[in-house]
Amino acid sequence: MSTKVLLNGAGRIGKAVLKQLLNTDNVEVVTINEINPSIENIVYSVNYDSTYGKLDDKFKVVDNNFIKNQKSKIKITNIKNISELDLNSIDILIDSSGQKANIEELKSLNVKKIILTHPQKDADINVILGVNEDKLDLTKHKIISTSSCNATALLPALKLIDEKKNIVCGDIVTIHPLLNHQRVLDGSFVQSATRDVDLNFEFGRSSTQNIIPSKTTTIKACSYVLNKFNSDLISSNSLRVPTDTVGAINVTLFTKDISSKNEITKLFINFENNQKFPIILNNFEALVSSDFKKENYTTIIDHRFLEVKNNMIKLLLWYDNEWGYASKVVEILKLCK
Ligand SMILES: NC(=O)c1ccc[n+]([C@@H]2O[C@H](COP(=O)([O-])OP(=O)(O)OC[C@H]3O[C@@H](n4cnc5c(N)ncnc54)[C@H](O)[C@@H]3O)[C@@H](O)[C@H]2O)c1
Repeated sequence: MSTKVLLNGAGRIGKAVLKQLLNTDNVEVVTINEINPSIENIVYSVNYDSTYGKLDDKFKVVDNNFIKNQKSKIKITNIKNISELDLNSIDILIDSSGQKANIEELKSLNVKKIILTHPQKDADINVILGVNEDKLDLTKHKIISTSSCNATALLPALKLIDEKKNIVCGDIVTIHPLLNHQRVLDGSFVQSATRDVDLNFEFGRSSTQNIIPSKTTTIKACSYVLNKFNSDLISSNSLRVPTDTVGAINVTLFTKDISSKNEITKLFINFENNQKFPIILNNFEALVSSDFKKENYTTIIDHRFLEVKNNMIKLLLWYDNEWGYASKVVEILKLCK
């Protein structure tokens, strides 16, 4: 029997998850709930996408509140409050609305599992593949956060190095594409209590004309998964850049034990050769960010820039913050079936 899914919020992440679920066996997206009141606009934005291109099997609106293509028929609802969703017959609710719901309210919902596509300290578990999926206990965990795109990319690499070399401190800089809460041209400041965006004058500046420095919640998100990796151990900041998708993280680590470049290279190659999910990919080619677009691997180690000096290790990681991250949401959903 197929697992029935309700997708709450069809923005950048919701649509990337939807498109991957449409090609996942034994999973049926039954309902999309979206506060966008125009079903025609929802269908249009699913069919056509500036980043990932157009759908071959396009949807159209049928029976007033459904969208249908050759393979799927999905009900569209337009409910603001998550606790008012019709969850009858739904197994898994994916919340990709970016809204921070009350955890107690979520726990009371009549559905088997709730997947949150943002870090959430109070969730039953925050899961990053390659780090703690073995801790997922379907008998106990109902509210499952799939963490953030940055933490999903970073933590598998940190864990791997820490297990062998014992990280004593470090620093990361995320070089992150545009997000929908930024401004196209200069406008008023941006603040979002629901999306972990602190009062921020810089995000009020034109996202296409600037490299915008900001804080990042990456390390906080890592700490919800493995407590050792917190802001006492690793400092962080972010540079928001005018590209549509694919992020990079510049990582500097100091370890207790001294390494050689060869040793660290082998560590990542060995992980790639033995992994269960598409997590680590080793790149040795002269590639640029758009070459990693629509890539499912989410910790792409760029060996051109791997440096090891004494007890310092320097890495450059790549990841598609939308598609790659969404592929992990789908893998975690499959573990929940
Ligand atoms: N974009 C990324 O790179 C990325 C990566 C990983 C995780 N995330 C997280 O995923 C979440 C969504 O991010 P996004 O970039 O897709 O944002 P987005 O703004 O593109 O999409 C959010 C969608 O949710 C809808 N929405 C808002 N409130 C709603 C409500 N109450 N009920 C139903 N729908 C509602 C909006 O209309 C919009 O279509 C955020 O929590 C974000 O932090 C984003």
